[in-house]
Amino acid sequence: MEANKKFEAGQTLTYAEFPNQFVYDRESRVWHPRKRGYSIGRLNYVPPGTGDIYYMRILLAVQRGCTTYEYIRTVNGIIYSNFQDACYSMGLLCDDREFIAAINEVAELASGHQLRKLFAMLLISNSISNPERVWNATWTLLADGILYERRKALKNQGLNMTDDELKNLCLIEIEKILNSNARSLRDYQSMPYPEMSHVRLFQNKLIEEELAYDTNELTHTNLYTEQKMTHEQRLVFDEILNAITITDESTCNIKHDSLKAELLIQSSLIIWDEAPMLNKMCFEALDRTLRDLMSITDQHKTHQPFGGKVVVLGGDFRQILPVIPKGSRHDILTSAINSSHLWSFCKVLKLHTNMRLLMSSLDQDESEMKRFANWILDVGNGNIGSVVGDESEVEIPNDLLITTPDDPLSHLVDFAYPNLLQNMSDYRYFQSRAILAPTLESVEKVNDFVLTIFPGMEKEYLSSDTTCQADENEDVRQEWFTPEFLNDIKCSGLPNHKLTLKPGVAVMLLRNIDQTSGLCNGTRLIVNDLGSNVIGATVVTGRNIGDKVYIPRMNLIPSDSGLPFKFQRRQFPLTVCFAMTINKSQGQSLSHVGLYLPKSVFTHGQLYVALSRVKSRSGLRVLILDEDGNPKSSTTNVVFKEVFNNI
Ligand SMILES: Nc1ncnc2c1ncn2[C@@H]1O[C@H](COP(=O)(O)OP(=O)(O)OP(=O)(O)O)[C@@H](O)[C@H]1O
Repeated sequence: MEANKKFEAGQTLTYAEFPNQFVYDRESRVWHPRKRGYSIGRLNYVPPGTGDIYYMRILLAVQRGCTTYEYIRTVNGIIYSNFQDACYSMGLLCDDREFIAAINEVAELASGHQLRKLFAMLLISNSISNPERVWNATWTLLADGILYERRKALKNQGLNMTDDELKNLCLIEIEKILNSNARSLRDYQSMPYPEMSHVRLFQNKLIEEELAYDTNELTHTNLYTEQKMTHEQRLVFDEILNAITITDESTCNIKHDSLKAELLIQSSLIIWDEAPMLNKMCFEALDRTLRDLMSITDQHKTHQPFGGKVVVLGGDFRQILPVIPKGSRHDILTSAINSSHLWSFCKVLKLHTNMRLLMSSLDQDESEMKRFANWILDVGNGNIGSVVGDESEVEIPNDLLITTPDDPLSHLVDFAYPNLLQNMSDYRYFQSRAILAPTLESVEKVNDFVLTIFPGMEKEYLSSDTTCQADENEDVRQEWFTPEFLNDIKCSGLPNHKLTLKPGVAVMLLRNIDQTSGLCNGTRLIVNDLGSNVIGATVVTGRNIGDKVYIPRMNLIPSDSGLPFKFQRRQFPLTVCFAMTINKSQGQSLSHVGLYLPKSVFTHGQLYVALSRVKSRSGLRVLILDEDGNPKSSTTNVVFKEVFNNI
């Protein structure tokens, strides 16, 4: 701390970084700027439960240029009276207080309905350790608007309610939101369950929603899309419809103890898109579940694949196959759906026309479009380039390339997001544009780059990372997991420890948080409010475009971090998404795609998926870099051809 007062260089360093640039002179017992050599700083392990020293250690890992103990506990100009409070204000602790604060923060901006959704989101993500305490502290806010709605519904402006009545109605509203996400207040032991007797009894909300068709609108859409169907699409459509036989049982209200089971039992058709991307075990699990469930209604169904349901598996085997961490080609191929014992029951129906290109080519040269579509197919089939094993080197046509040697990444960004600053307030602008890259590292590089050119004040959100006590592995010791170690963990589907945002930036949800409100893994949003405990954002993709939502921090446990222990990160389930991984883009149709390849793709189908997201050739640009960072014109394509053998 004394050296930080004396030397300017120390003011940008954390406690652990300090020995990188300073050396300790034992004789004079002072630190001097380092002239040569390198040393790694390390903070000793301090177990939680040691009190203030534990919190001070957490702060020392992030606070820079500390000159006094007081400085260590100063955050955003506020001097906290103890290290624990300073940690909490930086988001470095997991504590239910932040959820109470989040609900209070949103109460200033949003309706009671939005607050109840926020509370349900927190319950669904299992982020609150004591839900009842949060409920007791916030129920008056959560019940906002309920009395008003009730007075309106009963046409009685003089209506009054006791606190218990209000609480009951508020809990019923929360229960409805939970039910539509296949959850219930009964799943949270400490939470009170509402008295339902005097309100219309709940049906299964999942089934209600599935059956809540707007018949007029559907008839209209159906007529319109049926007319537009190609001959091939019509054959597939008829085949599927003819396979569905609706029986009496399928409409019976079969009692079972779970809402999802009931929905499955009653459904006639299950459509599972992007099927080749999932591990065959997912389908085998569904098969077993359906056989088991359907045998309740008919014993014979236990012997039928998927319990006799019609299951449509959509997908393209040229696209990305299951992701098996550190898996070999053999592991990937044997985990694909066409290696499953269920595959022999499947009937393959093929569609050959690239409708994505065809539909927007009406005002373009048709032969040019067909040439482009065939080139993409050749990439997908692994039929072009100099093939060596699974890999080939594919030459990208010149007009699709970014070749400018000077700052090529900014040219790619300009192509995908032209006039970004003028368009940033138009959320439709972000809907069908993306930069795609093969790895998280390259995606992060592009996002950081775009964030720096984006105007506005940055706000940094730090996560609180802990190991999961319940999953302790005897072979690993707690003291290995210093906060810095946990903070450094980066893995797919998990937000980083440090999330930097600005108002107006495009972000993507990394979790399903409320599927009925269209808040799913992959939904894109534009950030509006950067609060202390919540982030307000507008939905820009999916069926809830334009909706304003409030997102709290959540406890996120990566299912596959590749680490021999489980850990939990409490962070906003968001990532900046001007750029996204190619894997994440599968299934999307985009008008402008910038493909960034500082390193080549590494697995089957990635190049094909990236090239086939566009609606027109003119909507695609590719930037391939050599080892020295200079643009080049060819790149690696990976195709595991055996996957096509039995389709
Ligand atoms: N018959 C049709 N008439 C008009 N547009 C169509 C027709 N069929 C498909 N499209 C359009 O083509 C685009 C691609 O369709 P869709 O996303 O269903 O393809 P997909 O096979 O799932 O693609 P992928 O798996 O590569 O993501 C969409 O914009 C869709 O609206």
